[in-house]
Amino acid sequence: MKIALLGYGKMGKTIEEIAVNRGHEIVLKLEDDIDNFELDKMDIDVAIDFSIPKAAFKNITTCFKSDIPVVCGTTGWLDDYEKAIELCKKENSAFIYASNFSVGVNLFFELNRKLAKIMNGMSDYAVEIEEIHHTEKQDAPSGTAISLAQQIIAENDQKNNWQLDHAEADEIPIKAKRIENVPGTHTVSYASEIDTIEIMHTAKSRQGFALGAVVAAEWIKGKKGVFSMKDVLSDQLK
Ligand SMILES: NC(=O)C1=CN([C@@H]2O[C@H](COP(=O)(O)OP(=O)(O)OC[C@H]3O[C@@H](n4cnc5c(N)ncnc54)[C@H](O)[C@@H]3O)[C@@H](O)[C@H]2O)C=CC1
Ligand SMILES: O=C(O)C1=N[C@H](C(=O)O)C[C@H](O)C1
Repeated sequence: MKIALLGYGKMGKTIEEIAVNRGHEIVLKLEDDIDNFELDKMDIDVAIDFSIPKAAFKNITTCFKSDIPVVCGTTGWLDDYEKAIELCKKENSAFIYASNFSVGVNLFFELNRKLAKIMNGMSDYAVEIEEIHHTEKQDAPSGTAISLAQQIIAENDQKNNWQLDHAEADEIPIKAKRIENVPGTHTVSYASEIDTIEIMHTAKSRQGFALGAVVAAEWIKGKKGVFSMKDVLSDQLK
């Protein structure tokens, strides 16, 4: 498969290593404005975007216009997500966004949903999310923490929003910490006066995120439509 890497930083480089090991070819490594490239004239099967929040929407929609399927892991651009979906459908292209491509985090999401269902109505327990990432991260809270909050909100009758740091009674507080070299740690806790129930996912490296993105790229090639990691992992997440 011929892959365009939109963003060639920490994730782009890790994806390259895994993709090449799986027999794919990297035909573009983008580090600046996508307008400088004539995608129509290039032979690209799938684009994988791990760039920066400011660039993601333009990168993604430029690919849709050239009928190139996109796997996007960039976080911090979701105010434009619905517009991107509309454009994908209009151009009859293909798209997967995931706040986190690792299989482990997608299993953790399932656990989070189940725990949220159990804890709904347990008014003695206060829910909180904490995320820890490296100091170069541009956005806070992390996309994964936002996904965790949305999954809890879908199950919890008392919560209808999330807030960075200090939250109102109907909101879930998300604490974001930045510590050098941490690839990504997420904790969901329910604390009462008596005890605390906690679930945690700790990434030991970027390998899981990158492998998941390459597997998603292999999966989406030749498809049309808007998909999620749940579709890609449907066999594992039954
Ligand atoms: N969904 C997931 O599983 C994961 C998502 N991420 C997200 O992926 C993104 C990238 O993360 P890292 O690689 O750690 O960041 P990074 O800062 O190491 O790399 C970003 C790269 O984007 C490049 N860039 C700047 N402007 C660009 C443009 N207009 N078009 C294309 N590229 C451009 C920069 O030169 C840089 O090389 C972040 O938003 C991060 O939150 C990171 C890890 C996992
Ligand atoms: O910026 C990162 O590094 C990561 N970003 C993603 C997020 O915002 O959730 C996923 C992962 O935790 C690493």
